[in-house]
Amino acid sequence: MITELRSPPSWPFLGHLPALIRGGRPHRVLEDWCDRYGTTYRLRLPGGPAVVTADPAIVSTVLRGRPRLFRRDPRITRTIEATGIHGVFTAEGARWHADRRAANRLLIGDPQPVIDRAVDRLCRRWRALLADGQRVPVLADLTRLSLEVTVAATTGRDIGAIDNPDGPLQTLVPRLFPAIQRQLNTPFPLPRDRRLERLLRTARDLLPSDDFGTVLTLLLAGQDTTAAAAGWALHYLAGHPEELAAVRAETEPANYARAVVREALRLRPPASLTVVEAIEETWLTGEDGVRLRAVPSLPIWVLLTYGARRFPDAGVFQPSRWLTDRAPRDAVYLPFGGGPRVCPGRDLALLAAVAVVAAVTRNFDLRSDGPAREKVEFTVRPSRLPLVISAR
Ligand code: HEM
Repeated sequence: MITELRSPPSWPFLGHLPALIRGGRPHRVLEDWCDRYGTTYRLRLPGGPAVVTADPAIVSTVLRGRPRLFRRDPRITRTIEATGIHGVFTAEGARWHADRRAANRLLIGDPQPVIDRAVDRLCRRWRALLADGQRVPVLADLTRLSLEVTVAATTGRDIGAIDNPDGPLQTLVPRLFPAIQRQLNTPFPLPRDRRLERLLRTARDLLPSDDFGTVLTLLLAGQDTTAAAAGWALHYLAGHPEELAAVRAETEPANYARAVVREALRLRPPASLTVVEAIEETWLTGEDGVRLRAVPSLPIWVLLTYGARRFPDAGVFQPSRWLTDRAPRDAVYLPFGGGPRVCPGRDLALLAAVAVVAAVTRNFDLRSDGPAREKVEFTVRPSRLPLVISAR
């Protein structure tokens, strides 16, 4: 029974909401509570109760049971669709099957040529900025690189986002997630964002396609996440000269650069949580014997990457761990999710982030300039990436 689950101390009326939004890092709070209250526990929120789980057996049952037995939390779906985006991320049932096939079709080609072109443009732009005595806006440029790559890989169009920061798609996509997050943080409907609606109309004209919703979803889902993965990887390398040297020392294939990206994803997963509910009553059994009655309108917050804490020397940046097979067996570590709704862009994201790491470390020196911070805007990304790039 849900009432038998443990629950962290909470406030009257607002329940756990203040603890979750204070500090702006709810995923870390949820993981800390797993350490203290067990891998399946209960939350009290203004909209009603919710269950949080990182139990490997429950996580696996839920992820494998989508979309047949579990659907995305309707509140999240409604909020995203209210901005005008109807795509594979919010689809369920038969529509999900059709949208997912469309997404897979769009991602079928070999993205390496467009990745190489984009990474080449990035390096040329950074060299020009440095020659001009300017500071490199690392995160903003990685974000535009991810957008440029995803648009080119999925539609064949070259929007030149790296060299043209003010294009309509470059302006639109970064505004969408903050708008969705603002709405998710408030229990009442916010006024319509007319500027966002205008930008969406422009995007529709720019990307004419029967699958517009799915194309836009891919751009949204791919942009911040891939930029964050590449950005954190560079950030960790800046603080670990011996790892930087190991990346530089390797010749093709870029195995070490790939291990660096995977390790950055372990320490700073851009998407560590998915929220679902059962379509009809389903019993879930955890590895520790917890029995949970999942019913419609009970949100289940599935922690995808809690297992990152169970690796040996979990807090240490240690890319070489990915070159051996030392992942602990009980680790739920799914930075790209799992089951039928696993991230369809995972190969593209990894290829792009690895290409960035290999080229940037070859061409530039990296220096860390203070602590980095995370912020949550639907995905988790660096709010500040204090990385100083200089010519080599
Ligand atoms: C490092 C980069 C990325 C990370 C960490 C990431 C992570 C994830 C995760 C955890 C999910 C599953 C969410 C759930 O279970 O509901 C997901 C779904 C999804 N991702 Fe990614 N992603 C990344 C890059 C990309 C890229 C580049 C694209 C597109 C080109 C993309 C498109 C999608 C889509 C469309 C879904 C929804 C799939 C569905 O519901 O069937 N992602 N991603």
